[in-house]
Order: sequence, then structure tokens, then C-alpha cells
Amino acid sequence: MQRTSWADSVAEAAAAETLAAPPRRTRPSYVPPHLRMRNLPSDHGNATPVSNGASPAANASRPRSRDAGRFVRPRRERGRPQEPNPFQVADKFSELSVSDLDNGSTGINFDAYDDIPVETSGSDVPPPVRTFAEIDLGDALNQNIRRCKYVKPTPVQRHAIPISMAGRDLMACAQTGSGKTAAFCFPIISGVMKASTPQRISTRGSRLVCPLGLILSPTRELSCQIHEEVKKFSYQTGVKVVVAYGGAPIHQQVRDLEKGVDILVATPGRLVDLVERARVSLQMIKYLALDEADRMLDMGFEPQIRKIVEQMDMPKPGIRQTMLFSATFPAEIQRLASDFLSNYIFLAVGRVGSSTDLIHQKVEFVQEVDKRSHLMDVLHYQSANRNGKQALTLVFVETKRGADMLENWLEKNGFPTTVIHGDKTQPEREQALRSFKTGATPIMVATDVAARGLDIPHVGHVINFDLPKDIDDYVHRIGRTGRAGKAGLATAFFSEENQNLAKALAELMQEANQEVPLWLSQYAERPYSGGRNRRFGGKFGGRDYRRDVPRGGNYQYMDSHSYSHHTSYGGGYAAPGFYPTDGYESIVATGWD
Ligand SMILES: Nc1ncnc2c1ncn2[C@@H]1O[C@H](COP(=O)(O)OP(=O)(O)OP(=O)(O)O)[C@@H](O)[C@H]1O
Repeated sequence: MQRTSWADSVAEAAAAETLAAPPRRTRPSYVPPHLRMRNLPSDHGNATPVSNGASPAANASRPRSRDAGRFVRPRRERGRPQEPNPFQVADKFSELSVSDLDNGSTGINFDAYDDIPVETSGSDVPPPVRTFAEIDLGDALNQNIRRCKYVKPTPVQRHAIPISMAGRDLMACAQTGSGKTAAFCFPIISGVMKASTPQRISTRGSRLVCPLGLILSPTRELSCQIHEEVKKFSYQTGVKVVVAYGGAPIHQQVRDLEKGVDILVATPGRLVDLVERARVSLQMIKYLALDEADRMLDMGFEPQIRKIVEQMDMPKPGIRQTMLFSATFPAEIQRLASDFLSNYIFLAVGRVGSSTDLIHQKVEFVQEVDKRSHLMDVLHYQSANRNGKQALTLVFVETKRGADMLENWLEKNGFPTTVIHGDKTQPEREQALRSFKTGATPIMVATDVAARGLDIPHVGHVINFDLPKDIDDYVHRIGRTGRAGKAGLATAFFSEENQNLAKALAELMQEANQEVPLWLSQYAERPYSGGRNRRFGGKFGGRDYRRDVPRGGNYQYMDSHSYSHHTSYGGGYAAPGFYPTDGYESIVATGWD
């Protein structure tokens, strides 16, 4: 199989480097991640060596560094400050008590995801697991999973982690807030922990770093968030993770890279810059993950992604392992994405591109001129029903200018508000997010820059002041609430200008068992009401586009598993004292039986 050639080429490169250049005293020798932490105290003060997750036999057969087995602190670690505890850092955002910010739900409830349709397709699909213990992730990673308080894997994790751990390429589609980040991070961290290859190449005096794992995401904030997550998952594993994104000084990022990097989290533009400045080489990349993959391959980003993946020095599909994740995957994007994959498995958890039933969706008809006063009513009503407190509320608008104007207006009317969009400086963007997360300004007005991936605890309400043009953007926007098994509320202001979205919106709401207003159904029946031109319609059956390639086409469809049965679970959610809600019946299924 081709995959061995990656290992071979790496081993050859390492051997060639050793032969060509005698070890220099000044440069510390490479220490693989699993050996780096051996003498460092754990956060409980124990100096217990942490297992790398590989079997003892695998460890015995692996080439060892000169320090291996001597059980001394690797030279490169000498004098370095102790690794900060990312779990303590994370706590600094919890300045407000949960009761102040609670969105009315009862906390993490991943049981809500248990009855969810799952479909996999592709050849020889590895079976799902029920628990993290069934996966060979290694003691250190398992300990971090416990520190994160992840008791059991979410459905996407149950299916995606074994697939990736088996070395397979993957295109995975699962609902917003359902734990996709960990689903691609755990296999990468585990793979890096088991690796023992050098990652630095010296060229003309400058240090070129060669990460093993690369995680690309479309926005700076999302890259930072993923970086924080990877730091938590890889705490005390010896795996080094660095983030690189635009809008921040590149020199600091270069310095961070020079301290060593196993996993690089980056936005595409900054990565291209670093590669062109010969600071980063992609030649050792073994794991490539694209988060929000459909966005990354959409018109805006596709040329940059092609450049990174196809025109730089990254190993080819089949040699590297590629994982694409999103909550939405339009057919034409799947087609494009398949260029980057080799014999991949398609995984759909929940209806592809659908929203989760945990989000109570409301659509209200509001004329453009009335939107501000209607927003005011909604916000007043909301705080009145929460003893004067405002739930964290994210308000999406179409333009940057519109965002600034609405923020000003809300502030003037006594609502502490912040704003985030692409024309703000990076420090302003970071400050806005901080002030929203901590509840200092419980309302944040945003453009689509905040639509995808951001995991902000306690967002109770998403308001689409301006609806987006594309239904997939709507799915991501409302997905900023109703995360991790919690309930949430999404309100959309629909005006005459949104007629093109009517059909897709009505279908989406119906699929998510939401009440579709009669007037919206009537709009949806009009000939110009748009529809799911970018999506696969219908109930669960969002599907692998390879199924639709006619016989004799490029793809041989090998296997497909879908699981479905009828059951019901109560659902629906009303923001505290806000909107009434009923239980509902839904067609759901589990991936177990
Ligand atoms: N197994 C688990 N148990 C408990 N919480 C989890 C688990 N997996 C993930 N989470 C939490 O669920 C939340 C949502 O996860 P994540 O941000 O990965 O969702 P996502 O599917 O990537 O969403 P989006 O599509 O919006 O990017 C996070 O706060 C994460 O810490």
C-alpha cells in the first residue's frame, strides 16, 4: 500500500540527514513527542512517565533518539518554562457565574445526540466505538479527555475517530456543536505521539520547521480556538502545537515555530506566507485536517487551498492522511474535495447540512424599516423574562458597516454591545470576543466572520437580523447556540428581500421538526423562492456524492451502512420564559444497532 512510502521516505530523509551532516554540538537532537515529557512533573506533581499510547512492542521496534531510555530531561527542554496548564488558562473566561449566563438548558447532554441517523459509505469502514477506552489513544491523551470532562464520545467521535485511527481519509459531516474538533484532533495527536521522525531541516542558516500535522481553518478566531483545544488535548504529551494566523505579527509566530512544532494550526493566507518565506515546509505532513472544509473549498479560499495542498511540498493523497469536516457539504464542494482525498470514507451524522433539533428556530416576518424596533422589543422581552439579565445574544447582519451602525444604535439605547467583523483590527476582534464571552457585553453584532466554528459557551440566542443568502450559512450561524447537547434559540427576521431563501428555510425547519409559519410555506411555494440548489434535499439522506455518479463513472461504490428506526424524544426549547415549545416526534436513528 502507498501509505508505507510516507514512512519510508521519512526514514530515508532522516537517515540521509544523519549521514550527510555530522551531529552539531550546538543543535539539540530531535526528541520525539513521547519522550519529551519523561522528566517533567505532571500537574499533580508526579514525575510519572506518560505512555505514548503505542504498545511496548511498537516502542521497542521504533528507532530511538540518543536520549531515549536514559530517562533524562531532553536537552532542548532545559531551561524552558514548565508547560502552562491550559485547563487553568481556560478557566479565566469563567468570570461570570454560569447562573448569570446560563442559556436555560440543563448543561451538557450528549444523550440528545444518541438517537441520530448515521450513514457511512466507502470501502471497509472501520466499526464505531462506544467509549474512548475502546480506542488506543494512549494514557496521556485519555487523561486530558478526562480533564476536559468528556465522559463518552459524541456520535461523530464514535465513528470518525476509529476511521481516522485506521489511517483512512475521511469526509465527515456532522451537526454544529457536535464535537467535530476532537474528532479530528485526537487521531492527529495520537499519531504524532507515536511518531519518531525529525521535523527540522536547516537551510542557509534559517530554521525551516516541518510539522507532522496541519489543521487549516477559515478564520483567525477559529484557528485560535482550535489551537486552545489542541493544547488541552495534548497537555503533557510532549506534542508541540503552534498557531499562525493573519493580522498578528508574523515574527512572534516564527519565534513560536522555531521552538518546535508537531501540529500547526493555521489560516491559509498566513500559512502560504510562512511557506514562501521558507519558515515552514509541508514535506513531512502526515495528517491534514480542513475544518469547515466546504468553506475552505468555496470560491474564496479554493485557490489558496489548492496552492497549499497541490503546489507546495506537501505529500500526495494516499501518502498523507486527509480529514475534511463540516456541518454542511454541498455536492459540488464534495466533488472538488475528492481531489484531495484517497479512497476515503464519507460519514454523515445527522441529516447532512441540517440544523440540530436542539435549536428552537423562529422566523418572524419583519419589514426592513421595522427591524431595529423589532430587535429592541425582542431584547427587552428577553431581559424582562430573565430578571433584567440579558442572555448572551449574537446578532448577525449582512455588512460590516451595518454591523457598526447597529452596535452604535444598541449602545445608545442602553444595551451593552460589542461588534466583530473583518475590518476590525485583530486586537479589536479579540477584545470583542472576550467581552462577549465574559458577559461584559452580552450582545455581539457580527458578520459571517463569526458564523462558523466558534464555540462560545452560554450563547442562548442567535438573531438573524439580516438573513444570509445561502441556507448553509444560516445553518452555521444558528449553530453558535444549541451546542454540546444544550438547547438554544434562533430567531430570524425575514423580509421581502429574503424570498430566495424561503424554500430552503422552510425545508430546513421542517427537517429539524420546527414549526414552519404558514406565510413562510406560502413564500416557499412561489416559483422564485429558491431551494436547495447547493444541497441534497430530503430527509436523512444527505449523501455521499459518489452515489450519484452513474455506473461506469469514476467511483466504485463499495459499502454503505445506514441506520434508522423510528423513535421519539421530547425536544424543543424555549429561552427562559421566552417562547412556548411543544414536544415533537422525529425520525431518528442510532448508529449502534
Ligand atoms: N465527548 C464530549 N463530551 C462532552 N463535551 C464535548 C465532547 N466533545 C466535544 N465536546 C464539547 O462540545 C462543544 C462543541 O464541540 P465542537 O466545537 O468541536 O463542535 P463542532 O461540531 O466542531 O461545531 P461547529 O460545526 O460549530 O464547528 C465544545 O465545547 C466541546 O468541548
